[in-house]
Amino acid sequence: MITVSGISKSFKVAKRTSGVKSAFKALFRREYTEVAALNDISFAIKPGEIVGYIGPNGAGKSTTIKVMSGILVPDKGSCSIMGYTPWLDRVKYVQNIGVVFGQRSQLWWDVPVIDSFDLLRDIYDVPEAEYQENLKLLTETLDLGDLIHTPVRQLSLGQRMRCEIAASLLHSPSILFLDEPTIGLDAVSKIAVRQFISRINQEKGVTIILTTHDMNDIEALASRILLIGKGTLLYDGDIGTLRDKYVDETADGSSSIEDIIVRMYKEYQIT
Ligand SMILES: Nc1ncnc2c1ncn2[C@@H]1O[C@H](COP(=O)(O)OP(=O)(O)OP(=O)(O)O)[C@@H](O)[C@H]1O
Repeated sequence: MITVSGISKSFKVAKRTSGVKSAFKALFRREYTEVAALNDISFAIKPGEIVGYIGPNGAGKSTTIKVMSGILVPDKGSCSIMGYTPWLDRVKYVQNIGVVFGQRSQLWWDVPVIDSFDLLRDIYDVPEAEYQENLKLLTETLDLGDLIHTPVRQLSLGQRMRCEIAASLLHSPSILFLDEPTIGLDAVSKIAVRQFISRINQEKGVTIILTTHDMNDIEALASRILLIGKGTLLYDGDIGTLRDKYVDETADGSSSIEDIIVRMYKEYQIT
């Protein structure tokens, strides 16, 4: 369903130096450095999988999600998702995916949530019956109630995140990219979001790629982990194998997933 082969991506960043003289010089001649965000990344994901995409800050997780969702064009490599190249066949491709960036909103800030939902229905050209059915189901399962009639700016973070997730699923996508969907949520909201993710995966067979720094998300949802560090894919496998490899014998074999990940980051020297 998803094949990513040898993807690399660098960003050109303007060098910033301090001092008036340097700032003046930069007006005429800018100097740039290259940041290698992704270096030869390859993996494949089967339909119905939930894959946890983890790694420390700046590792390249969001950049990968942006490439896979067609927002960024890589410098090298190929990506085939449901037969589409995301950045080439964008209009048709986005009908098949939902994307949630925990740090950004796809909802219109000043109007009631339902207005953004209606706009998304029009953008994705969702048939009215399908839209109403999805809206009802999402409102019930994400407990949206009156929230959909409230302007987004009046919602708490947890309430907004539930609305964001609903917004990403109104057009019945087969693949859902979730970039830190539980960031900043309280324990109750986190559990609600996790339960919902698990439910749409089991009941609707939605394939899910989840980036998170919360290892409890990973433990609750993902049977497979992709670990990225400094733009390079370092591990692709299940949590059980990681546990066996990184379990701390001195801690009576009961290391938490957080301890295991910290040990793994240390071994790969990516912290
Ligand atoms: N638009 C951009 N311009 C310049 N550099 C960028 C840009 N986007 C990302 N980068 C750089 O690419 C690298 C990977 O960033 P990315 O956002 O993919 O990391 P991440 O794993 O999602 O990190 P985090 O967990 O902190 O969100 C970082 O060094 C970052 O500074």
